Amino acid sequence: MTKAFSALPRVDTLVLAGGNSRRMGSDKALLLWQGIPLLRRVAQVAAACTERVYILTPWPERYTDVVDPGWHLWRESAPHRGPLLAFQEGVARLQAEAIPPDWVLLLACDMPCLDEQVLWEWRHRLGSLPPEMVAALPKTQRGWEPLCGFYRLSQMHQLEAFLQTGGGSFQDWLSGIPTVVLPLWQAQMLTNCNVPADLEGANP
Ligand SMILES: Nc1nc2c(ncn2[C@@H]2O[C@H](COP(=O)(O)OP(=O)(O)OP(=O)(O)O)[C@@H](O)[C@H]2O)c(=O)[nH]1
Ligand SMILES: [Mg+2]
Repeated sequence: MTKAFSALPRVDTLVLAGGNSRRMGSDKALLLWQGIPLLRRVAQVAAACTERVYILTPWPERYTDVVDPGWHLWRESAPHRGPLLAFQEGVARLQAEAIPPDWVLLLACDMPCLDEQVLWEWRHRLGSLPPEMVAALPKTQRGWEPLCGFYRLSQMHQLEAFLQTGGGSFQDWLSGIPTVVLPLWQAQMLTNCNVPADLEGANP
């Protein structure tokens, strides 16, 4: 797909790759899906529909062989804090970039069925959202899908405020902020691989 970004809000991707893969039993970022390491698969899709790709992980040296030269591997300041605090760190680092994005696409590293066309379609919706809208995410029966959606960088003081009051989960935070639901045509796209059987059953 041709990139035609100029008229759209700027979007960079943050991929979280610092989980323990406890249920999987080995680092799932490196597990092969259709011959491609999961982390690479996710970053490839992201690179096709956002300006820049950042991967946040406490162990970047593990992934140097699976990332493209144009992607950025960021070393996380502390391991094992969970996705919300990892996101907070990623947001702070994006805000400190020379050209911060308008929106962050936040992705887990274990989602092989991500659909570039869907992400692209979602991205096109961002420009018409009211300025107070903080996040744009798909929602399922399980609730918000926080690791497959968009967050407005200029509103991330609302994450700081939530964390300062002792909040700790994405679902709790999202229940208190303006978030728009993104349409999900195929729930399969959100498949994330937590145990070995998930990887075997994941089809595009
Ligand atoms: N950078 C970073 N990413 C994290 C952290 N905790 C979880 N993640 C990522 O968040 C996403 C969703 O996490 P899970 O699917 O629960 O993965 P996990 O924590 O490795 O799996 P389990 O150990 O089995 O719970 C994955 O992409 C993880 O790599 C963290 O502390 N730092
Ligand atoms: Mg998962």
